[in-house]
Amino acid sequence: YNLDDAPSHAADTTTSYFRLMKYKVPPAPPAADHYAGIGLMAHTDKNTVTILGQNDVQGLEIQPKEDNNTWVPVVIPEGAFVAIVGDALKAWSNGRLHSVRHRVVLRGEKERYSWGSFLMPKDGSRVQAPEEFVDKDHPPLYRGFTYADFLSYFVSTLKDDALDVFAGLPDVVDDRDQLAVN
Ligand SMILES: O=C(O)CCC(=O)C(=O)O
Ligand SMILES: [Fe+2]
Repeated sequence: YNLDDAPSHAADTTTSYFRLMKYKVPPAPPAADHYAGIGLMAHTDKNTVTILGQNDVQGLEIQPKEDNNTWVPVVIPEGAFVAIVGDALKAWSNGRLHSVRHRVVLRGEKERYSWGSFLMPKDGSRVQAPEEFVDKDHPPLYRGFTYADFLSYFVSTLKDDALDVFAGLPDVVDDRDQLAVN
Protein backbone atom coordinates (compact mmCIF):
# COMPACT_ATOMS: atom_id res chain seq x y z
CA TYR A 1 0.00 0.00 0.00
CA ASN A 2 2.96 2.30 -0.26
CA LEU A 3 3.01 3.34 3.37
CA ASP A 4 6.72 3.96 3.78
CA ASP A 5 6.66 5.37 7.27
CA ALA A 6 3.97 3.01 8.60
CA PRO A 7 6.31 0.50 10.32
CA SER A 8 8.12 3.12 12.40
CA HIS A 9 4.86 4.88 13.16
CA ALA A 10 3.37 1.57 14.32
CA ALA A 11 6.37 0.92 16.57
CA ASP A 12 5.97 4.34 18.18
CA THR A 13 2.28 3.95 18.85
CA THR A 14 1.92 0.26 19.69
CA THR A 15 2.05 -1.44 23.05
CA SER A 16 1.24 -5.03 23.95
CA TYR A 17 0.54 -7.41 26.73
CA PHE A 18 1.08 -11.11 27.01
CA ARG A 19 -1.48 -13.55 28.39
CA LEU A 20 -1.40 -17.27 29.05
CA MET A 21 -4.74 -19.07 28.81
CA LYS A 22 -5.78 -22.44 30.16
CA TYR A 23 -8.85 -24.28 28.87
CA LYS A 24 -10.14 -27.12 31.00
CA VAL A 25 -11.29 -30.41 29.52
CA PRO A 26 -15.08 -30.25 29.02
CA PRO A 27 -17.10 -32.34 31.47
CA ALA A 28 -17.57 -35.98 30.38
CA PRO A 29 -19.20 -37.13 28.24
CA PRO A 30 -17.73 -34.46 25.97
CA ALA A 31 -20.26 -32.02 24.60
CA ALA A 32 -23.13 -33.62 26.58
CA ASP A 33 -24.62 -30.19 26.75
CA HIS A 34 -24.42 -27.95 23.74
CA TYR A 35 -22.13 -25.45 25.45
CA ALA A 36 -19.96 -27.90 27.33
CA GLY A 37 -17.19 -27.64 24.81
CA ILE A 38 -17.14 -23.88 24.35
CA GLY A 39 -13.85 -22.68 25.83
CA LEU A 40 -14.19 -19.08 24.70
CA MET A 41 -17.29 -17.45 23.24
CA ALA A 42 -17.34 -16.04 19.72
CA HIS A 43 -15.83 -12.58 19.47
CA THR A 44 -13.68 -10.28 17.40
CA ASP A 45 -10.52 -9.00 19.07
CA LYS A 46 -10.71 -5.26 19.79
CA ASN A 47 -6.96 -4.58 19.60
CA THR A 48 -4.85 -4.33 16.44
CA VAL A 49 -3.19 -7.74 16.13
CA THR A 50 -3.14 -10.84 18.33
CA ILE A 51 -0.38 -13.39 17.92
CA LEU A 52 -1.42 -16.78 19.27
CA GLY A 53 0.35 -20.03 19.98
CA GLN A 54 -0.90 -23.17 21.73
CA ASN A 55 0.11 -26.57 23.08
CA ASP A 56 -0.80 -29.59 20.93
CA VAL A 57 -4.53 -29.29 21.65
CA GLN A 58 -6.42 -27.64 18.80
CA GLY A 59 -9.61 -25.70 19.34
CA LEU A 60 -9.52 -22.35 17.58
CA GLU A 61 -12.33 -21.83 15.07
CA ILE A 62 -13.09 -18.89 12.79
CA GLN A 63 -16.20 -17.69 11.04
CA PRO A 64 -16.11 -16.89 7.32
CA LYS A 65 -16.89 -13.27 6.49
CA GLU A 66 -20.64 -12.64 6.24
CA ASP A 67 -21.57 -16.18 7.21
CA ASN A 68 -22.56 -16.41 10.81
CA ASN A 69 -23.65 -20.05 10.68
CA THR A 70 -20.37 -21.71 9.83
CA TRP A 71 -17.30 -22.35 11.96
CA VAL A 72 -14.04 -23.44 10.40
CA PRO A 73 -11.37 -25.07 12.59
CA VAL A 74 -7.93 -23.48 12.41
CA VAL A 75 -5.34 -26.23 12.67
CA ILE A 76 -2.20 -24.66 14.11
CA PRO A 77 0.90 -26.74 13.29
CA GLU A 78 3.25 -27.50 16.17
CA GLY A 79 5.49 -24.56 16.93
CA ALA A 80 3.53 -22.24 14.64
CA PHE A 81 1.53 -19.22 15.61
CA VAL A 82 -1.48 -17.47 14.21
CA ALA A 83 -1.99 -13.73 13.77
CA ILE A 84 -5.53 -12.42 14.17
CA VAL A 85 -6.53 -8.96 12.95
CA GLY A 86 -8.54 -7.00 15.51
CA ASP A 87 -11.15 -4.26 15.18
CA ALA A 88 -8.64 -1.41 15.65
CA LEU A 89 -6.61 -2.63 12.67
CA LYS A 90 -9.77 -3.17 10.66
CA ALA A 91 -10.72 0.47 11.30
CA TRP A 92 -7.20 1.75 10.60
CA SER A 93 -7.07 -0.17 7.30
CA ASN A 94 -10.48 1.22 6.34
CA GLY A 95 -11.89 -2.30 6.31
CA ARG A 96 -9.24 -3.72 3.98
CA LEU A 97 -8.16 -6.09 6.73
CA HIS A 98 -10.97 -8.07 8.29
CA SER A 99 -11.27 -8.77 12.01
CA VAL A 100 -12.41 -12.35 11.94
CA ARG A 101 -14.87 -13.69 14.56
CA HIS A 102 -13.34 -16.59 16.39
CA ARG A 103 -13.97 -18.87 19.35
CA VAL A 104 -12.40 -21.80 21.15
CA VAL A 105 -14.09 -25.20 21.28
CA LEU A 106 -12.72 -28.11 23.28
CA ARG A 107 -13.45 -31.62 22.14
CA GLY A 108 -10.73 -33.82 23.53
CA GLU A 109 -9.54 -35.21 26.80
CA LYS A 110 -6.62 -32.93 27.28
CA GLU A 111 -6.28 -29.40 28.59
CA ARG A 112 -5.51 -26.71 26.10
CA TYR A 113 -3.00 -23.99 26.82
CA SER A 114 -2.58 -21.03 24.57
CA TRP A 115 -0.57 -17.86 24.78
CA GLY A 116 -1.18 -14.59 23.12
CA SER A 117 0.66 -11.38 22.53
CA PHE A 118 -1.99 -8.70 22.19
CA LEU A 119 -0.76 -5.68 20.28
CA MET A 120 -2.76 -2.49 20.67
CA PRO A 121 -2.53 1.26 20.19
CA LYS A 122 -0.85 3.07 23.08
CA ASP A 123 -3.04 5.06 25.44
CA GLY A 124 -4.37 8.13 23.79
CA SER A 125 -3.46 7.09 20.23
CA ARG A 126 -5.94 7.79 17.55
CA VAL A 127 -7.14 5.17 15.13
CA GLN A 128 -7.72 6.83 11.80
CA ALA A 129 -7.32 5.33 8.32
CA PRO A 130 -4.48 7.02 6.40
CA GLU A 131 -5.67 8.70 3.22
CA GLU A 132 -3.88 6.05 1.13
CA PHE A 133 -6.62 3.64 2.21
CA VAL A 134 -9.50 5.87 1.19
CA ASP A 135 -10.54 6.43 -2.43
CA LYS A 136 -13.69 6.27 -4.50
CA ASP A 137 -13.75 2.47 -4.47
CA HIS A 138 -13.00 2.45 -0.75
CA PRO A 139 -15.10 5.17 0.88
CA PRO A 140 -14.30 5.86 4.53
CA LEU A 141 -15.96 3.27 6.77
CA TYR A 142 -15.07 4.55 10.24
CA ARG A 143 -14.57 7.92 11.83
CA GLY A 144 -11.27 8.48 13.62
CA PHE A 145 -11.34 7.64 17.31
CA THR A 146 -9.19 7.26 20.38
CA TYR A 147 -8.56 3.60 21.08
CA ALA A 148 -9.17 3.96 24.82
CA ASP A 149 -12.61 5.46 24.13
CA PHE A 150 -13.52 2.57 21.87
CA LEU A 151 -12.38 0.10 24.50
CA SER A 152 -14.43 1.81 27.24
CA TYR A 153 -17.44 1.76 24.95
CA PHE A 154 -16.96 -1.94 24.30
CA VAL A 155 -16.44 -2.80 27.97
CA SER A 156 -19.57 -0.90 28.97
CA THR A 157 -21.81 -2.50 26.32
CA LEU A 158 -20.06 -5.76 25.32
CA LYS A 159 -21.74 -5.38 21.96
CA ASP A 160 -20.51 -7.79 19.33
CA ASP A 161 -20.68 -5.07 16.69
CA ALA A 162 -19.11 -2.42 18.95
CA LEU A 163 -16.84 -1.07 16.20
CA ASP A 164 -19.68 -0.45 13.74
CA VAL A 165 -21.89 1.15 16.37
CA PHE A 166 -19.12 3.22 17.95
CA ALA A 167 -17.28 4.45 14.88
CA GLY A 168 -19.18 3.31 11.77
CA LEU A 169 -19.96 6.09 9.29
CA PRO A 170 -23.56 6.18 8.02
CA ASP A 171 -23.10 3.71 5.14
CA VAL A 172 -21.73 1.06 7.47
CA VAL A 173 -24.53 1.56 9.92
CA ASP A 174 -27.13 1.39 7.09
CA ASP A 175 -25.67 -1.89 5.85
CA ARG A 176 -25.80 -3.26 9.32
CA ASP A 177 -29.45 -2.30 9.68
CA GLN A 178 -30.20 -3.94 6.37
CA LEU A 179 -28.47 -7.13 7.40
CA ALA A 180 -30.50 -7.13 10.59
CA VAL A 181 -33.74 -6.72 8.62
CA ASN A 182 -32.93 -9.42 6.05
O1 LIG B 1 -6.90 -19.29 23.04
C1 LIG B 1 -7.05 -19.00 21.86
O2 LIG B 1 -6.64 -19.70 20.94
C2 LIG B 1 -7.81 -17.77 21.48
C3 LIG B 1 -7.80 -16.70 22.53
C4 LIG B 1 -8.55 -15.48 22.08
O3 LIG B 1 -9.19 -15.47 21.06
C5 LIG B 1 -8.50 -14.24 22.87
O4 LIG B 1 -8.00 -14.28 24.00
O5 LIG B 1 -8.97 -13.20 22.37
FE1 LIG C 1 -9.68 -13.52 20.47
